[in-house]
Amino acid sequence: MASKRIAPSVLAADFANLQRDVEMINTSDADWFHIDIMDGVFVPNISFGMPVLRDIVKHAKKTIDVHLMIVDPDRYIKTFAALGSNILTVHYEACTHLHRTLQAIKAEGMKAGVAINPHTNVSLLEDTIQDIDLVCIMSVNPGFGGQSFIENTYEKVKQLKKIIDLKGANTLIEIDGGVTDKNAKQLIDAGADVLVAGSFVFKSENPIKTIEQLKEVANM
Ligand SMILES: O=C(CO)[C@@H](O)[C@H](O)COP(=O)(O)O
Ligand SMILES: [Co+2]
Repeated sequence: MASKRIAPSVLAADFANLQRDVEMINTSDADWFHIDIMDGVFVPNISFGMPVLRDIVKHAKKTIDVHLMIVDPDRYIKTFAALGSNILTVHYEACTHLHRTLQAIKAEGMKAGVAINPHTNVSLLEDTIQDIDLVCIMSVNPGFGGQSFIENTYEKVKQLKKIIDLKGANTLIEIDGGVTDKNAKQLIDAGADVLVAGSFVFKSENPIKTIEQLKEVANM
């Protein structure tokens, strides 16, 4: 079985010490950088944009996993490719022509991800799953770090895993929001491949150790 991945969310980093926190992720057992881009329209919060991502990419030595929480994401696909994104995830709820958007992301040489809000049923991805490299199941309502994990997520992961297997798709399942050492194992057992963790990592006393611990639990 492929090793399970940990993706610390930079949203919870200290932006006045961003290079330090990027280097922390570089030296840790983490696999990806999870980058949350919020526009204040699709979600009720604004995070950071292109200049910050550009400077993160300058120092990051791991996969750049960009989570776009913006309306009409097609406008920025080329921009995020040029900035060095490896995976570009758009929200199902923000795309009128999801299939076309996925094709446009891949045409720019990136992996294509689709995030779904807690209210969005996984069955809505049945017809596109073969074109999706990663499904990001939101286990909180998007917009903020530090929220509590929604318990119904385990069931959604199991349902999505069934769809992926049934269709013979090669899609990773990522979980985003409220991930801790308390729910990590159960998420992996349900079928998750990638765990995003923001507050749990950055608010801990020793983020490197916390990442190591999460990675260990996920691969037990
Ligand atoms: O996309 C989002 C929030 O909208 C996430 O990536 C959060 O940044 C995860 O933070 P924690 O819930 O782990 O603190
Ligand atoms: Co995210």
